[in-house]
Amino acid sequence: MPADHGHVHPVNFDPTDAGHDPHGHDQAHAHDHGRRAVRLGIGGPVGSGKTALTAALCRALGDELDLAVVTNDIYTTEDADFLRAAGVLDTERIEAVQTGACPHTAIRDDITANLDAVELLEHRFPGLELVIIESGGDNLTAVFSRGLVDRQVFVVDVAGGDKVPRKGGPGVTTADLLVINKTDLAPLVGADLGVMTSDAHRVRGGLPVVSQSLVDTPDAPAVAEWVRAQLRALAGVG
Ligand SMILES: Nc1nc2c(ncn2[C@@H]2O[C@H](COP(=O)(O)OP(=O)(O)OP(=O)(O)O)[C@@H](O)[C@H]2O)c(=O)[nH]1
Repeated sequence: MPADHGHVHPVNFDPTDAGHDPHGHDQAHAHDHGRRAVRLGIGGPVGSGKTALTAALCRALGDELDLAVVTNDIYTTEDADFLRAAGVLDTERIEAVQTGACPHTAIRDDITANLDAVELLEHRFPGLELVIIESGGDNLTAVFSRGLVDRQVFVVDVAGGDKVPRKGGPGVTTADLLVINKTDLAPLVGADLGVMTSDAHRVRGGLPVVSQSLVDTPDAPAVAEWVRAQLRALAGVG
């Protein structure tokens, strides 16, 4: 990963402030070279299925899109290693960021390492169309900076209990897509999927919700279709 990408990072900048862009990664800059890849964040609590969903999207979209992945883990490259071992993408299309602290620090507070990883992938694959940035597992308050991603998915899982959507938090309420994962486990943990779904719709004010099981549908077809629609929308098509 390049240590220096040609400019100085001011101290104490606020990456969530869209008007303040110390990285020069705003839309205008990003399109200086004509186009850049769409950046899709996948966040959510520990173990909810973020890596499994990332793998599923690679399988579903890898043949139709020029695709790469950035993973975030605190002290390891575990998620990147898993994706490489699963063979869902060529290994050079997967980059790992080690956050060294709670994952939200690297996806929301100081996004430099993630931007560097995305830039590296864009440089390596000039035709890149989509970069999936998977956060490490965090809590319900962890969301991506809008300076890092164009769209974000928040993954919660049924095993966390059917009260999770009702508890809200910015991931559940504001993510562009909420995924309620592991629906196959509902009978085993006594979770009421109807309650989860209706609570989710209630707190999200019309934003979309997908319920899925990656055991039953390993290629996450509903999420893949949503991603295709986002790419069309961001490209101004359809
Ligand atoms: N039964 C069931 N298990 C699932 C499903 N999706 C993922 N899992 C399993 O749940 C476990 C955790 O999945 P991961 O994809 O590693 O979760 P994660 O959110 O990336 O985890 P962290 O990165 O540690 O936060 C793994 O054993 C997956 O195989 C699902 O839909 N149903």
